[in-house]
Amino acid sequence: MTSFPIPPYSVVNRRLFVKLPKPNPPNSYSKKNRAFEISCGHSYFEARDIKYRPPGTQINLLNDVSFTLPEKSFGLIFGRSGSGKTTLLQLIAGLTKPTSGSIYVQRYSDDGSPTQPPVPLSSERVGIVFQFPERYFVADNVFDEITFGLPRQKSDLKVKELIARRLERAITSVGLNGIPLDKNPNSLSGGYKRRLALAVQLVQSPELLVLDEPLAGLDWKARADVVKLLKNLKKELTILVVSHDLKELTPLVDKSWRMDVGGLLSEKPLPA
Ligand SMILES: Nc1ncnc2c1ncn2[C@@H]1O[C@H](COP(=O)(O)OP(=O)(O)OP(=O)(O)O)[C@@H](O)[C@H]1O
Repeated sequence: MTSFPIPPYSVVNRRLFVKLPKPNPPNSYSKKNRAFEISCGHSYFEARDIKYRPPGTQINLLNDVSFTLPEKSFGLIFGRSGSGKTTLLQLIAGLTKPTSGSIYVQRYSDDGSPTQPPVPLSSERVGIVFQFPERYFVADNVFDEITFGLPRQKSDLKVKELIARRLERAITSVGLNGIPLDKNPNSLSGGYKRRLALAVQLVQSPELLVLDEPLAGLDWKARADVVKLLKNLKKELTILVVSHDLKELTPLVDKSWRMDVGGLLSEKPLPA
């Protein structure tokens, strides 16, 4: 895990993120330069030539990172510890700005040509689940944990309905039905805590979900459950995972990359 300072998790987790870099001017776009795309519907999220040098340091953690991930597909980034994988996820989620390069959304027509100028990837479209997310639970019951980042004026009927709808959808998609909403999150099993952490993000309706080591610290049963859950979520949204657990995740993976020391990313298909 990275050690550089980020805003308190209670804020980060609810995606009240820092502002994103400005997009390149539309006429600077060229398909030849395309580096990193994630599609959503007919939209593509694209980033290219990302470099990142932490403030006050002399060496780039990430160097010209580029890749493309089609919509509703599952991308996996693996590689040596300390190579910069977590840092890349944080950039994609908008928690910190790249030193150079850009991440944005692009729409393409069926023949592969861009249909409109690219727009910056808004952090509101991205949900991030950190490694060991349960360490950052902030509420003392499941309902408050999931709805923490939703509008607070619960007396408003429309807001109440919105919260109820989103809550039900999030709970259903992670299989938390049957868990009392007044239960303390810390009393859940390891696997259910992970489900809850996913629900916290899903309630915000992200289009891209990024997860850092989603299986870490779980027993075999909970790991299998999370893999199954991710497989289902892939039908609804695009998923990008950083993990060392290649064997268990391989059946889900559509595209994979290896991050090498020096922050260099290259596409590496996994053996079937
Ligand atoms: N602001 C910073 N200043 C100095 N070094 C940093 C900063 N941010 C991250 N690092 C270092 O950069 C390296 C990359 O960290 P990162 O957590 O992204 O790697 P990782 O590939 O995810 O590692 P792991 O697989 O162990 O989680 C680490 O050695 C980390 O300590």
